[in-house]
Amino acid sequence: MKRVTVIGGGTMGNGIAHVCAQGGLDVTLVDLDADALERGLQTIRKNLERQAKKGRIEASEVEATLGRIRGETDVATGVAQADLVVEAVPEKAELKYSLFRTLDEAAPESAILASNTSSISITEIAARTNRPERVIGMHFMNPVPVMQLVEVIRGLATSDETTEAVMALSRDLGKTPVEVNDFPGFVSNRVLMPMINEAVFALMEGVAEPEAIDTVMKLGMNHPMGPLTLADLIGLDTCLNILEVLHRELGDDRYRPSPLLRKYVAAGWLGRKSGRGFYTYDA
Ligand SMILES: CC(=O)CC(=O)SCCNC(=O)CCNC(=O)[C@H](O)C(C)(C)COP(=O)(O)OP(=O)(O)OC[C@H]1O[C@@H](n2cnc3c(N)ncnc32)[C@H](O)[C@@H]1OP(=O)(O)O
Ligand SMILES: NC(=O)C1=CN([C@@H]2O[C@H](COP(=O)(O)OP(=O)(O)OC[C@H]3O[C@@H](n4cnc5c(N)ncnc54)[C@H](OP(=O)(O)O)[C@@H]3O)[C@@H](O)[C@H]2O)C=CC1
Repeated sequence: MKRVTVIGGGTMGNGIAHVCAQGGLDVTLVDLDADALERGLQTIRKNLERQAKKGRIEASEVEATLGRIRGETDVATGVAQADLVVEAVPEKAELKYSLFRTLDEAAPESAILASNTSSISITEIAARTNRPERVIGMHFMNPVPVMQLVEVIRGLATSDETTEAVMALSRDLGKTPVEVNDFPGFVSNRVLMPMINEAVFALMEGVAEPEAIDTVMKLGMNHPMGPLTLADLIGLDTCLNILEVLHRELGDDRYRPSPLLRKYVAAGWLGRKSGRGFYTYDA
């Protein structure tokens, strides 16, 4: 695999492009919005410079890595030469279904189409294409350059060859892939999101202030960051979308999203990416 196209230059897409380019692949980063694309490319530069400043990579690697990434605002053009496409657009099922129809038409027949979805069924996404055996979940964790895990999700029709290719690539990128079956929220968000949601309920019910909730989980459970800080890192819109998938698909009230989470999203308080969530952030 040599050429990877990442669709979506947001929180996850720029991180996926970053690690793929660092792994020596030729990367095309696609975002329909030229400003969003530029922000994504700038974030990659900032994160590479931080890695160089900390001595994690050679200074010369910054420009060399950036040189392997080109930006594109047209999806069909961006995927025309791809061996692998990794989709990282917002967590909305209809958006992903329609995008995968386009990818199926525009990408080479042999290309693997992967989704970075947090919770949406890979089987359902694959069913929108004529190549369900080459559709798979390749779920990176945030922040992508730092986190070890890639959750690899097999849809019902995903072939062994596709799974093996994505597991091998994840290892080549220095990650540890774990294979799981297709089920709402897979393993990661089936377990993580109820904890985050419960923290938001605790805040809503006045059990404690955000800082206290986070400190309890950090110092009491040794989590690297508290659940509300983590929700701000993930994006509150993304958290809400994932909880809605869990609630709808598993049909159990324990996954109902907190009304306070809904209110924050409605207000545009999306966490770090919008400058305000449970906490406030510099631009
Ligand atoms: C929603 C989904 O579908 C799935 C998900 O992704 S859920 C979210 C999963 N992620 C988590 O749970 C993250 C939990 N938090 C953490 O692990 C840590 O708090 C953290 C790694 C994010 C930050 O760690 P920290 O010690 O608090 O901060 P900091 O010292 O600034 O960063 C640690 C290292 O990461 C690096 N880093 C942080 N963000 C980075 C980024 N975006 N790019 C590159 N490097 C980054 C820092 O440079 C630092 O590097 P060194 O160890 O080489 O010095
Ligand atoms: N945030 C996280 O911690 C994690 C998220 N994920 C998953 O990754 C995916 C992306 O999430 P995240 O990066 O947080 O989302 P963001 O909202 O940060 O980024 C999404 C990007 O996709 C762009 N976009 C929207 N529609 C299209 C399109 N049709 N074609 C190309 N680009 C498009 C958006 O542009 P614009 O802003 O202009 O609409 C935006 O730049 C989701 O499925 C999410 O569940 C997985 C792991 C962790």
